[in-house]
Amino acid sequence: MPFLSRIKKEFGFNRGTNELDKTDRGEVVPIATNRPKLTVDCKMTPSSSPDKENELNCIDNVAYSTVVPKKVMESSELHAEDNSGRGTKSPSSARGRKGSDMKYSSASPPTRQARVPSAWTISDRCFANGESSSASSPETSFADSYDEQFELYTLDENEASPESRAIIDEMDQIYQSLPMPESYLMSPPKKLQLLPDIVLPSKQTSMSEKVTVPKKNMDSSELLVKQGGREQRGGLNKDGGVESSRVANEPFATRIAGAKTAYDGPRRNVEETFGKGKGPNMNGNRRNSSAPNDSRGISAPREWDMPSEKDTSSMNLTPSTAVTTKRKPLTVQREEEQRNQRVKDAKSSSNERDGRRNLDKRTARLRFADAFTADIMQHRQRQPYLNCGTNHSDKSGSQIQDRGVNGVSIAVRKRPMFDYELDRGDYDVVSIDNTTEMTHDITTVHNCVMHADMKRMYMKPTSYPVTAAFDEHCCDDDIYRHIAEPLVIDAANDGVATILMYGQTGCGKSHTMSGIETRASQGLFQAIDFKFACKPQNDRPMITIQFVELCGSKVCNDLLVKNSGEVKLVDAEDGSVHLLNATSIEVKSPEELLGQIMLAKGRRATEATDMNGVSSRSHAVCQIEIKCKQPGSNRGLLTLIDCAGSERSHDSMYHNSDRQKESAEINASLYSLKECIRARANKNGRIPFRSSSLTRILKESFERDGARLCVIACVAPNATDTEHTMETLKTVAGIVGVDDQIKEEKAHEVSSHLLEAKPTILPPSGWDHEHLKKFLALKKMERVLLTEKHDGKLLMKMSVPQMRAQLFDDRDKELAQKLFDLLRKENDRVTAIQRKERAILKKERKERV
Ligand SMILES: Nc1ncnc2c1ncn2[C@@H]1O[C@H](COP(=O)(O)OP(=O)(O)OP(=O)(O)O)[C@@H](O)[C@H]1O
Repeated sequence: MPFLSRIKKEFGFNRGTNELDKTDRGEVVPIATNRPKLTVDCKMTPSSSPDKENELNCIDNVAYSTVVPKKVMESSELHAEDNSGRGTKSPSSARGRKGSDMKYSSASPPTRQARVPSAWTISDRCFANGESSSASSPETSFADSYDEQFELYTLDENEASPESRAIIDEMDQIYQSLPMPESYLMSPPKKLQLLPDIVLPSKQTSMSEKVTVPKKNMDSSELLVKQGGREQRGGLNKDGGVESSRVANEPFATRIAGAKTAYDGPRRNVEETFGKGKGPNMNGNRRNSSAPNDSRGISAPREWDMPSEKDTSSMNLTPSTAVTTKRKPLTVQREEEQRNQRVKDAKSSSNERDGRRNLDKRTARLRFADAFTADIMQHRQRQPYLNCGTNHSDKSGSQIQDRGVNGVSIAVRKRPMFDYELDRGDYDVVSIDNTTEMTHDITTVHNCVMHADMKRMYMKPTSYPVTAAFDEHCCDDDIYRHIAEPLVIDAANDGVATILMYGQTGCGKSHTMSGIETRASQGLFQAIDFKFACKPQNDRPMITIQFVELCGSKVCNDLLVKNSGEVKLVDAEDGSVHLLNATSIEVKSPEELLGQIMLAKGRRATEATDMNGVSSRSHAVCQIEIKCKQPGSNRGLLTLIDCAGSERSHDSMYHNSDRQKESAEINASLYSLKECIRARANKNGRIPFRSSSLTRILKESFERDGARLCVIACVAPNATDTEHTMETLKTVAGIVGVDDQIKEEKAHEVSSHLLEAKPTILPPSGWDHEHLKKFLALKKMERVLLTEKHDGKLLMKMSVPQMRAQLFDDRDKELAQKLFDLLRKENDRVTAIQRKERAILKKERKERV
């Protein structure tokens, strides 16, 4: 049998023989075994002698040739995938001795220069490259010259003939006798680096489990041992999988274990494995030599082709290769995971019938919305004046402010539900009762909670007392008339008045403040006009405005003038705190005042958050000073503060670190504000106003006698924000020291049969006698003569003359007409609400189905 055919049969060549044939040089037969650690590079001398002799020649030459462990053979191995038709060459030429014969033999171990490629490291390769530069043309990169040296072929060890085994054994012996290259031993970096944990996105690497590169620097063997006790040398076999170059107890592994090869980060590892800038293109294919190269014609790993999904499905990457995937920051990964989980939870809600899935409470609230809303409706049915929309229309403004404690009052404004909230199945869990004749109003939050079994539900209503509460039907006029107007009049009369918006982001602080600003501009000038109506024009006070924003804990920016310098807070001699460098503009008309306010607000720092597209990320402080010209008179001061929205950890969960820091600072300043107002309201000694810039600015408001301060807490009604609403209400109740009056009602079970509960608010025709009596008392219709038989249904059937005759002893026509109208109006209101609720329920049910 001809020699080449014999080799082919013996060593199981499945390719490459063509190249051998083609080259017809008859000099190099590269042979690899499927013990991938051994790559035998044979050199044969052309001979016409019998096959046996040829084979012996081959063995002889192999003995002089090289054993190439997988580590240094990856790239060349990959080249084997490329049937480019290039011939194989002697490994010796890789070291710049192209065409020369072997320089060392088993009898004489190689010198440093004659080191076998099996022991080559990066530096050896570079060394070889350097050497080769003298012999090869400068254009010939190391990569190219090296790649051309080897073609690898696999041989099944079990199929190998005794001769083949002899070759392998001999190669092993040669291999073991070779010295460890100095450069290899010296390879650990002098300086150890801490590495970040690397979690590989499974999509890109198709690894079944995450590979985490420990932060600690490890030597490579340590790292490899960690990965299942086998040495993983980071190479890709022709199938794209990782080839284990040698089991741990094999000679090379022993050497590696001894060598202190530091694992200097995945990139370094890749570079050490394949040569700087060299590496597989992840498809297991030979790198295209025309690929972009660095100065030595070697492309950096980041330039390697990324595997297609199909290719990666069978790929098992080690950390060294996996590093080539671009890693997202951990915060971003976490964000994505949490978001995906929430989306998944929401989506799966319709699929899971038994409800035994662990859900976060917000998701659970939406999922069991029908049952919860039915329960809340029942509650409201028992107390028909909740959210009824009177909003103190029967009271004068000062009546509400007089309820305050030591000049501090707390108002709550509930905003309406937004369409997008209704669309996602959210519902109203805040009930306002502002009809009582008590010194405070009640805001009830219906906390919808799941039992631990995630099947049963319970409701835990909590009631918060506040100076005044306004439901979703209130308008800006109501707020101004009852809350702001008395304070504006106070300021016009040389008092110090402060209105402060507080609450969760996106709950309507800026909206409410805008309404107040518009009306206050008018109101202030009206009050001054009124005060100085009979006085000479020259006596009129000078009205100036300053508008600054407080960002974070220290920064204070002027908003009236663009790009003016930073504003400093300085203590003035009279004890007040002045805004140094802040522009002060005199205004002479309400329009001018409002114009300046609008201008300044336009320059305020806002940012889009999950809760609000234009969330204010600073406290806006507008100070309107009323300076009287008469000597000895106090200055009047109206301060309008729109605080930045407070955020709970959930809201800031998706923020970057800057935003989280900013949120923390906002919350800290709001906390110190609360402490100061609380101290002012309770008159309990020192007011810690120095704890933040916000409280420093408000020093006069805290300390001046007769100063009045009103905190308007804005709350969102939706179930998703229950915790935040409760937190806001608890805080404001604490400010005026009524937090001990917060009433947590006993929790009660919510049964699913409530799903079919009737709409809650009853029209007058459904009222019983008691209900009717309460209504008439509320509307101040005490003169109506009611007997036990009178109920809503009966009254709704009466005409005005009948009412005159039956319900009023003096047959008062006006009152009878008023009662008639009131009942019709209430009927219209309730039917409108019922219609709306029915539409919402219908929509929600439809969506759930
Ligand atoms: N009572 C209300 N009636 C109608 N719309 C309202 C009401 N309150 C708030 N909104 C709307 O809600 C959105 C958010 O309100 P706003 O910007 O006032 O919230 P915010 O509390 O100031 O938020 P942030 O603290 O993030 O600045 C706005 O589009 C606003 O018009």
